[in-house]
Amino acid sequence: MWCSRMALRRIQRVAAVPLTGLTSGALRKMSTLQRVYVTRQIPPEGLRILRESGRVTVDLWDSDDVPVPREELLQRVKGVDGLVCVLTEKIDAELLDAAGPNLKVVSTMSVGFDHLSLQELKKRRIRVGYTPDVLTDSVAELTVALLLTTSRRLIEATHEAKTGGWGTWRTLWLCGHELANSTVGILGLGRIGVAIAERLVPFKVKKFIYADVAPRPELAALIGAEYVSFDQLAERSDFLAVCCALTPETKEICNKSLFSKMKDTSIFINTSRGGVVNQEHLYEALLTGQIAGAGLDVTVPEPLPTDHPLFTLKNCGEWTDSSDSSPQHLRVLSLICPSGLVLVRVAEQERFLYDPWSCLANVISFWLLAPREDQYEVWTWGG
Ligand SMILES: O=C(O)[C@H](O)CO
Repeated sequence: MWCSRMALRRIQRVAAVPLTGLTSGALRKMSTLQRVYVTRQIPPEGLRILRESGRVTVDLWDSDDVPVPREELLQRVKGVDGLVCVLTEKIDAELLDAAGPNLKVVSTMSVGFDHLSLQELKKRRIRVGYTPDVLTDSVAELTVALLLTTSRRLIEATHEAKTGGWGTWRTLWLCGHELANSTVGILGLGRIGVAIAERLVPFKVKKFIYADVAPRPELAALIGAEYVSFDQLAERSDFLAVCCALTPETKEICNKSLFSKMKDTSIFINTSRGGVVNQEHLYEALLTGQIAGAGLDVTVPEPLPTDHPLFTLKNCGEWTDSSDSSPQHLRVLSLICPSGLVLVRVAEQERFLYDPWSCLANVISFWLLAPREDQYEVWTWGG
């Protein structure tokens, strides 16, 4: 995901604070310019602010394609006053020791800060800047995109179309699950979770539920979400979006225990950090059909090796079970009868969304038992 200009401005501000915040007396006393190391080729307007401040010298790892190697980083940070980093750099005790006592501020151009050892930074009284908020819309959009891609099996369908797998129209082939009337669960309700839910409302989601370390009533009220236990979240969600930060408490919180409680029709989406998921357990859950599919924006490591087992699954990004229901198809069933082709549209029957066979049985029983006309619409065609 890309940081916006706003993110850049914010990080520039944060990085500049300890420098510009000095009194003029203190500045006069400075015998040398403060040194800042930037670990990635950040957009030029950010660098310009630092360079044109006249107060710092900037040393830059001048690449966006290759992260600065650890050994190089440990050398480069020696004696710096400020460090601008991104999420590929682990800012831990080793690095802070290598930097030494001059280091006063670390700014990371990221929303997540799990790569920073906050305890070590606090111990050394080093100020920290990060860029919350700036990716909220992007991540929410991406989550919805992943959710629809996975539940609607778009990648698998594209593959089939390209490789000749699309033989003929089949009743339930590549059918997905729809958001309408579903329960969407959010693990970790914050700005991003709310933004996701706001975007899903027009899809007619029936219920939003969330689990977190504690209820978040103000945020929950914005989307009418119900606070539930972690277990209930697993059991009730048709779609489960993981939005929590990676902390020691959330590390691999999505594991066998969670997946085993989820419905076999449910879709798992992770746009937070790969570390919140036990990938082996996820792989098993997908392989065995314990859950229907997973859409992953984040993994451990990133990128995943191309021969990683998750890439062998069709339902990671899409799913394989072609016996699942498609509400669009099931709402309009075709029955051949002597008088021609009859289309029967069953009136609002939410239950049908998830159970194709009861839907079929009900349509037939409607037909045979001549139910009230307001329960269905009939078009006859032919003689
Ligand atoms: O933490 C962040 O800023 C994002 O994950 C970057 O992609």
